Amino acid sequence: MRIVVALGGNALLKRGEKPDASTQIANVELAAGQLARLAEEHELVITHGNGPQVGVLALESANDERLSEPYPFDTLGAETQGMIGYWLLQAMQNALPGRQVAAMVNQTLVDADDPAFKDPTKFVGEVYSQQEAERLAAERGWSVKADGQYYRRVVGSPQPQGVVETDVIRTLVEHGTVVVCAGGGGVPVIRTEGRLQGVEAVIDKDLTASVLAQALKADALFILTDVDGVYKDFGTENQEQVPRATPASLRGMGLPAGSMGPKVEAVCRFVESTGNMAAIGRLEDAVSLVEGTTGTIVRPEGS
Ligand SMILES: Nc1ncnc2c1ncn2[C@@H]1O[C@H](COP(=O)(O)OP(=O)(O)O)[C@@H](O)[C@H]1O
Ligand SMILES: NC(=O)OP(=O)(O)O
Repeated sequence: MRIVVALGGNALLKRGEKPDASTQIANVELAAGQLARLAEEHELVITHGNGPQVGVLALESANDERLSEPYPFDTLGAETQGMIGYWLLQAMQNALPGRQVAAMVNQTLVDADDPAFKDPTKFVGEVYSQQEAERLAAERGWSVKADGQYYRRVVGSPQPQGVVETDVIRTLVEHGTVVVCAGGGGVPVIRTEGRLQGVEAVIDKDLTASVLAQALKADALFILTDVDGVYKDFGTENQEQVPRATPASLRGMGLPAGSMGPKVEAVCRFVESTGNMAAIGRLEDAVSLVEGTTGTIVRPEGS
């Protein structure tokens, strides 16, 4: 099978952990152990999140008095692809001796008129109290929004339309290379009169993974996170894991933007467009998702 996986931010940095490189490298090594088991049997493309990491780099850049302006988010996104891509590259090479592994910086096309530029929703960086967030917003011109009981910086998150380097990724996968790509949803770019140009945004990595999986004609899209699937009545004493779903049944659940919402939308788009299966589940269950014995398995109506 050809499988595209989207590795959740929680796999790189668990809630409450400091974003030290050593912590993230240790987490990436654990993730690589699971992903290597998938890669032993299947063609594998790995995408990953960058929300916490791009926030750290944005803060560093904003605090650097030598700069006349902070680095823009397309450049910061590319920095996170290099950093996390390096960690994953090394961990996968160590876990799969003899197998070719590549990590790529790459770009995702978005529409310059996407309304998301005017209504930022993508959480980046750490959490703040409301007072601290409002101070930072006033001082630095940030947009901030409530994330649960805390506040976080938000940036625009336009819809991914296509990964610019899809043909390169396909060639590598067809030759048996495990490819780490489209990190942080890909560096957001627009094409104007044939020329690519970066834009200030952070794309949702689950939605980009879906676009890429469709373009690569993947047999499956796996969204790997820290919960063992989608839950009905999540967070209540009646919560119940959904083992099997169709795009229509998932869409009917009205899941929250910013966490489970984009994951569900990503799998629905993939299943509707390809007729193939998708799954949302825990990283630790990656191998059993193939058999459909764990996670929420999503298939077209009637299959
Ligand atoms: N209905 C739901 N079922 C399962 N998880 C949910 C649901 N609604 C919200 N969540 C939350 O979504 C989280 C996963 O989303 P997110 O934190 O964005 O993942 P990641 O960083 O791994 O991409 C879970 O840890 C859980 O707290
Ligand atoms: N870019 C992105 O979706 O990152 P997270 O998954 O870390 O939020």
